[in-house]
Amino acid sequence: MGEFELIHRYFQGPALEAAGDVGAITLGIGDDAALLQPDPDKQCVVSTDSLVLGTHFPEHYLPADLGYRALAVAVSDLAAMGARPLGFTLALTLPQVDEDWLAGFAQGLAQAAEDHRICLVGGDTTRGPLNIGVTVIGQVAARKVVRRKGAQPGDLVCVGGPLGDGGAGLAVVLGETLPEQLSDAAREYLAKRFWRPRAQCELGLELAGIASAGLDVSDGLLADAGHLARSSDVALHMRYADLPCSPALQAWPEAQRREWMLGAGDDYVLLFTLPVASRSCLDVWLSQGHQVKVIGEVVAGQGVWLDDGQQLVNMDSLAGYQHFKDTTDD
Ligand SMILES: Nc1ncnc2c1ncn2[C@@H]1O[C@H](COP(=O)(O)OP(=O)(O)OP(=O)(O)O)[C@@H](O)[C@H]1O
Ligand SMILES: Cc1ncc(C[n+]2csc(CCOP(=O)(O)O)c2C)c(N)n1
Ligand SMILES: [Mg+2]
Repeated sequence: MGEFELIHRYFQGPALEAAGDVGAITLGIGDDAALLQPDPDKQCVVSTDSLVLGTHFPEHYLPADLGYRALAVAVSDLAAMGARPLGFTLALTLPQVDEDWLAGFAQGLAQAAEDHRICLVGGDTTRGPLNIGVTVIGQVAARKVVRRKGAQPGDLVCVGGPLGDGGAGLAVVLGETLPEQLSDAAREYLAKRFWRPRAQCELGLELAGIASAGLDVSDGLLADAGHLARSSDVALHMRYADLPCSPALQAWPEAQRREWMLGAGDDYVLLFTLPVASRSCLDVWLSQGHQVKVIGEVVAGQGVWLDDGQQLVNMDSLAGYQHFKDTTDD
């Protein structure tokens, strides 16, 4: 099968091309580039993510899960900006044509496209070591965009869901030794949190125009809090006892839970700051089913600080996930 037949067979069709609001897609797959038309009062939001075997996902996987994860983690950056997803492109590099792999991958990708209401508008298919690149395009009103910059002293620091599931999920999908008391249901929940994370788009739309700053937790709570603190030129004080964790995570010892909640990443929940005047929004969002929780406050100063119940500790040296961290410059 050649490149064009492959594209036609697996990536063209309503499951991927009409998975979201097609109104904004003026021209999709088939020309030299796609055309997207945002609403008159909106700006385009663009973000790219790559997935590499061994770096972002383990060797043993189902192609459908990989397709789902590739799109969901990319869409998470649109959610973080308070944007509504419109379209995405897929840059796919494959070592060979494996029809079962492609059918599974396209099916998982289409499921993620449907769940996040986003249409495939184009891409690129090449031969080489497996690599998946997804570029997502969304729209947001300029005055409502949620940026890393904007947090003010006095604002509340909040998260949109449980922390640490990304780290525990990775342990599950890597086949590591698991605690005996971890139930089958909890193991399945964590594997699903890893392979099929749901980007918090609905919450992101609620935060638009209300949150003073925000981002998604991909590198780890402390690392991402550090990005927000630096961009906003403020300090974040967070209380360890207030960090939300899922019932599944409770099966691990406290030290392991703490490590994953603070630093593992792969959680894809939103971390945001909220002016105190908007505190009542939290009740509305909770009533809508969003698992929002206040975990600290923004204060004047710099850095990320954690109140462990006894003292306030500076956590800036805990870097979180960073590519090339262990390499030297030469
Ligand atoms: N090769 C690159 N060229 C230009 N800009 C880049 C490049 N790599 C990253 N960036 C930009 O650097 C900023 C930070 O990127 P980073 O990947 O850390 O953020 P992120 O996308 O939120 O994280 P994640 O990839 O974990 O979702 C973004 O604005 C991103 O577009
Ligand atoms: C096999 C395997 N080992 C480790 C990890 C953890 N991990 C890899 S990249 C990353 C940060 C986000 O990536 P990026 O910044 O590139 O978007 C994290 C938390 C994983 N997912 N799979
Ligand atoms: Mg991000």
